[in-house]
Amino acid sequence: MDSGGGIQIPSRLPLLLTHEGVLLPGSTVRFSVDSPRNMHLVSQRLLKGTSLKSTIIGVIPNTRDPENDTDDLPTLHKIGTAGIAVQVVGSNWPKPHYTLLITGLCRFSVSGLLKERPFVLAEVRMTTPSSLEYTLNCFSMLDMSVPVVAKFRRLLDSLPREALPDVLASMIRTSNKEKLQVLDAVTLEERFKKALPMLTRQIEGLKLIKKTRKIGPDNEKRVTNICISPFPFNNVLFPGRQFNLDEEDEDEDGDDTAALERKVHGAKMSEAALRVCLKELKRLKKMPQSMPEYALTRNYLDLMVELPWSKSTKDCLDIRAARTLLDNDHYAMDKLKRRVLEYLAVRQLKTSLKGPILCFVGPPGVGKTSVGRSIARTLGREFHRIALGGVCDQSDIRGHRRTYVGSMPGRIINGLKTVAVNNPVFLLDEVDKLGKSLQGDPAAALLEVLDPEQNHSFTDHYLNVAFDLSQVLFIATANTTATIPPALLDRMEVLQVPGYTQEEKVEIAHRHLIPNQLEQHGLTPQQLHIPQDTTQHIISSYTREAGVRSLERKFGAICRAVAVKVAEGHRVTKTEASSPEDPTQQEGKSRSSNCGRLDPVRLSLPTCAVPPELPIVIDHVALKDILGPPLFEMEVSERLTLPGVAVGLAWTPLGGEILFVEASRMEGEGQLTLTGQLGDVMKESAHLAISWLRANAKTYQLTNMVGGPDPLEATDIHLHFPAGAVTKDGPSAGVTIVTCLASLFSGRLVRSDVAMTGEITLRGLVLPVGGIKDKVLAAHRAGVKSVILPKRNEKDLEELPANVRADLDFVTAANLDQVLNAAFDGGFPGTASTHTHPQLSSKL
Ligand SMILES: Nc1ncnc2c1ncn2[C@@H]1O[C@H](COP(=O)(O)OP(=O)(O)OP(=O)(O)O)[C@@H](O)[C@H]1O
Repeated sequence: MDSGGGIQIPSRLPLLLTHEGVLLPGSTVRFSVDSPRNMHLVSQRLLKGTSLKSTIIGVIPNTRDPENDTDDLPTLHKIGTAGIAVQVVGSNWPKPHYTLLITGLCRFSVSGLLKERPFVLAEVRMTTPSSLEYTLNCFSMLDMSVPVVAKFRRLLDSLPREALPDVLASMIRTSNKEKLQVLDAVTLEERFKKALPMLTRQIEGLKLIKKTRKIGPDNEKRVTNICISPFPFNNVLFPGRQFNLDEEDEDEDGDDTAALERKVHGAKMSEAALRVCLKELKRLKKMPQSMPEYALTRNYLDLMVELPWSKSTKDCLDIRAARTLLDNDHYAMDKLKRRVLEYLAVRQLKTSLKGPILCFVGPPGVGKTSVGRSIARTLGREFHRIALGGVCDQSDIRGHRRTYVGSMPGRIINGLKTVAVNNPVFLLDEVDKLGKSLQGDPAAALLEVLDPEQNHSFTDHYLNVAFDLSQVLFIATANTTATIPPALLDRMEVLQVPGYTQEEKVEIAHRHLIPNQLEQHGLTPQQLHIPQDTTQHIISSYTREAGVRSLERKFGAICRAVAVKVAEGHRVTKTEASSPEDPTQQEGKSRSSNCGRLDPVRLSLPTCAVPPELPIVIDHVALKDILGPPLFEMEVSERLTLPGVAVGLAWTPLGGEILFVEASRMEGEGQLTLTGQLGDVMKESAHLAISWLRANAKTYQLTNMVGGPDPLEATDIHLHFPAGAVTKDGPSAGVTIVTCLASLFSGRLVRSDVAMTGEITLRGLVLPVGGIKDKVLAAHRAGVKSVILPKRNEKDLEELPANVRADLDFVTAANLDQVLNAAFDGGFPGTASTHTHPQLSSKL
């Protein structure tokens, strides 16, 4: 078949059904092929054929629903363009597909379908172009007063006339719909009628741009070049949707690089970043959209324009207001709040503060994160939390290089993108849980972030240009400093946040936790009342924690149970209103006073027959019904009923704990067995304790199995530290092990209300240990009455809340004599001073 212009196409053509672009004669378009029919066409026709004829295919535009073309063939567009596949590229990523480069030859109309599978084969007829005289008439329509148009006209003069409308339509920026109209215009006159308004619109748009926007000489040159250049036609940048300069969304096949370029210039980024962006933009313009790298570059540029290079919030710091806000948000924590206020005050006086990074260290649930949030509120800044727990890849902090597949920026840059300002408060949560792996050390990457000397030029691998982090206020939280790398710790000011006492917890519960939970569950204080003694019971019998998180959860459980009752009550009230004569309800009314309390029977009923009397008061019985039987009991006195048991105090990242030490002896050859997952230091403490007792056995009248003075003769000893699955280490159990063994060898019971901590030496001295506050709070929680501590830890007692100090007796011991004397009722025989109550006992 001859087109009249010398082009011949076969009368039967395999059809490529496209949904993403319109091929016009004279233009070259890249199509991505992934639907089954099109894939078959490529593999069975284009890749197998050997003649030129086999590379000619028909391209039918705008096929609906490309994904579903395994179903019935959709109604095809009647007019298509025959084209030569000049390039076929196959790829398996992200899914198997081909990319075809097709140059349009001429129009055809489909006269009949020959087969539908595996690909569509159709009988086609070329459409004949009409007389050329209109073409010349149309040319006169061009506005030659515009120099660009004049140049353009000269260029068009060199093209075959009948090719002009198609060439025009494919080079200027139009929607698929408009291109389809040009394709459908079979007569040349009609085609010109369709294409010319588009050209005029484009020219007007360019003129408008020139008027409304200052454009640099480079830009202008580019715009002019595009206007006068007839090839290549597709995927070439054409500046924006010129008739609506503010419009951000592009049409589906639109080339929106112009809008992107505007955003790049408007992002107020650093000079280096702008240079990189412009370079990338230039590459982007040359890339076909179907190339995978196009999306990568596009994403990169989108991120660059979204980053808050120079967008910040204004600090509105008023120290008095900050104090009120901190006090309102958090009960107790006086030391922490004082330090935070100092920090804020200095910030107020000196705005460009390269201040220390605050690191709140304490057990879970003591309010570290929520203080960080309050600081952001007092400053009027955005808040963003970065959870670092388990992060073991440094690219999590610094991002991946863009050469990696699936590369992303790090959490710092992502956070900045999220908050969209460059001076937020970043809370680096759980810095002590950073890991290390083959992918590098994230803690090392954090060094640069947290160092005020370096962080003004933080370079994320993905961005590859420096971003200024000096305005960001970093706050870190951790459960312990032991696992924070020293270099990182050195850059931070550690503020200890200890656990709460029972009284503090009760206050926190009634001021914050209960009102919060009521609100979250849609309840009011008029509907639910939790008395103070119930709260105390929950704290002592249902939770054993330094913070208040688990306590808050218990209140949540109570609220849920009550919400069911209240909701049922509503339902009943409504029914009651609709049938006031119902006798069962009359009966219910007389019982309604019982329904106010949640007793076990009533809670287990599927519905409450009458609305409960409000407020519903939670007493111990209702508590047991909702939360089950108590989880913890005061076990100290029960476990100290035999010789060879003593209570120690341990510190863990989760707060203080009481720790039992048990010893037993049996006939043997003097072996010591230690169990309970002990670390080396703790094992050494046990050996030290045994050695000291052997050396002083005579003084203290200790005996072995056979009654001799060496405790190990004919005797094996087993020392066990219960909660055997939990690893324990550290020297502070020394005094407890000595006391436990002294009890075993003397056959006397250790006082059941005493707990102790302290490191020992071979000479019987007691050395100071850490975590005194948390340990004493744990002893207080467990109902202990007296605590034995090293003399040199006496100063730490000042940090304790007054009520704890009043409730407990403290014995400060410098040597083991004093420890044993205080641990046994009536003192210990052989010690320097045997008293009923030790002289060092003090009530601070
Ligand atoms: N002193 C307090 N006053 C009022 N509410 C508090 C106080 N301490 C903790 N809370 C509340 O306890 C809950 C847990 O606090 P938060 O999440 O801040 O604990 P955290 O110390 O950050 O714990 P983690 O170490 O597990 O992250 C929050 O709802 C918080 O409001």
